[in-house]
Amino acid sequence: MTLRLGVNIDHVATVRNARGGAVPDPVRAAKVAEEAGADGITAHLREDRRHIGDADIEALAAALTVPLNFEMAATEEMQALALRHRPHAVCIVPERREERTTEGGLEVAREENRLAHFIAPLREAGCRVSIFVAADERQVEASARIGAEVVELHTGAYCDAWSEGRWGDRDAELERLRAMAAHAHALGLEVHAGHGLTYESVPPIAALPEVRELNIGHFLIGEAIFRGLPAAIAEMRRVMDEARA
Ligand SMILES: CC(=O)[C@@H](O)[C@H](O)COP(=O)(O)O
Ligand SMILES: NCC(=O)COP(=O)(O)O
Repeated sequence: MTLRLGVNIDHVATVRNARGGAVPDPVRAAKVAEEAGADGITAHLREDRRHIGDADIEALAAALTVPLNFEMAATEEMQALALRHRPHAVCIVPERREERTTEGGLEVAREENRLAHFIAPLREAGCRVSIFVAADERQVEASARIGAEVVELHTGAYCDAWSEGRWGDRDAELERLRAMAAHAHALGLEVHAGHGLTYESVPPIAALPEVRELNIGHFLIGEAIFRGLPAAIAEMRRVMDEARA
């Protein structure tokens, strides 16, 4: 089964916002990514608007020919925006204002009732609902129970262990991801993965047979500084395909 690559363009907006102007434009980056072979575009409209802004989501929804995966917190404000734009997919993520990045997966098990009601109108509006979770059986099973179609497994702990050379932790995290990808698939969920992936860390994740999509952003936007965005994406595609073969 083919593995899709979703390119997250949030950090093009981070650079733009450093000066408060209009460049670099995340929509232009998204169009370049489309041409370079991205199967989808991911954008996370944070509540504090630290990178992507409301106008970016509006422009992306109008400009893209590949599916938009709209990442958002489970708030009324975000739900209203998703219902206005009706992106192909909505990925519900946890958010804490003071965090540097998305530090963990969503707490689904303790909030099943609220989240089931929260995602119902999104599903009715035709959005594919995904839940960003840690590789944790309780959270994966709760995601299935609330009616999500997809879980995206948070690969941050695995990638951190890799980049810090903690090989035992890396292998343990990979084992957790492997087991949870299989478990989620057996429950009927489509399995995605992402956060912090690089050319080095992606092959074992791309090789997990149940994983259908990877969402990758920060590393690709950084790598684009050195080799250009199309080449950075093409290399990720190559590494993923090689691991999958
Ligand atoms: C949910 C996720 O993994 C991405 O959307 C990522 O969080 C975006 O980057 P920041 O966490 O740096 O906002
Ligand atoms: N959901 C994960 C994502 O969109 C990309 O995360 P990162 O590669 O920017 O860490």
